[in-house]
Amino acid sequence: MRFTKMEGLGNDYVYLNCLERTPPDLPELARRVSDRHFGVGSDGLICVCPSEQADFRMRMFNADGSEGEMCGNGIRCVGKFVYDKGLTDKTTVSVETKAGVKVLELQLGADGLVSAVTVDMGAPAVEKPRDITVDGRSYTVTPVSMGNPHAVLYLEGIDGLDLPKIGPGFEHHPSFPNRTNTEFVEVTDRTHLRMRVWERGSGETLACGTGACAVLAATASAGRCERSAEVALLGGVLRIRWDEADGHIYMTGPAVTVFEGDYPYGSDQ
Ligand SMILES: N[C@@H](CCC[C@H](N)C(=O)O)C(=O)O
Repeated sequence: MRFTKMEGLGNDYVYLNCLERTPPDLPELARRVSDRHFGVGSDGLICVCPSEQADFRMRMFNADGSEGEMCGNGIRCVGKFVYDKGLTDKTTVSVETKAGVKVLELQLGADGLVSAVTVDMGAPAVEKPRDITVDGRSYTVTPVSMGNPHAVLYLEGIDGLDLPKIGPGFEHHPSFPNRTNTEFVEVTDRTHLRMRVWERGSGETLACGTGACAVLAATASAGRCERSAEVALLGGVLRIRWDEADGHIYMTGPAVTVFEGDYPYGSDQ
């Protein structure tokens, strides 16, 4: 099975061309390839599939095999994957996801390959902040849907947080029946935010595109930042803009191919 390893701000996935053939048991494949010791090593698996509603369809699986509705860093890499491999010659590409059809604007580098992508991430749904208790401590979280679930919370000293210890308590909290991605945020100033993320199904990752959009939406809704800001994650910076006219969030960031390879899979399934 031919695969491409790609990353957006260090949020890395194994990408498969499933336009003609899809391997069996994608959740099991996702668990196997994601393993950083016994597999390729990634935050999950992304399949590029045919679509009846859009140019392509993206299916994304977390490292634990669960299927996510949407992946912001992943969909930028899907744009690079389809353009750089000659699967399309368009620089405006539509991609069907479980959170609806998203439109990508591809930016080309001097080598003629995709270097960065802006994605229309659609309209966020920001809920009222609520208090929840995790491991005996009370936190105020703002639930936000970007098609997938997020819980945004503000803390000083996010660098010192032990996310593997506290993250699972948020992910599996009873107030999030579908589990949740959790963003731990510091507001630097009105146009600069910092965050770390504990992702549903993958644990701490270096970046989360839908998470950065959720953070901007929650923080701007609370009047604590502008509608356009830079969000700094462990793996780098995303530019996020919440358009006043259409209510959609636009995310801009890099997309990088790391390497290609072959993974033995199929005959033992
Ligand atoms: N890293 C992604 C989000 C991946 C899916 C998420 N873990 C979920 O289960 O919702 C991003 O860049 O948005």
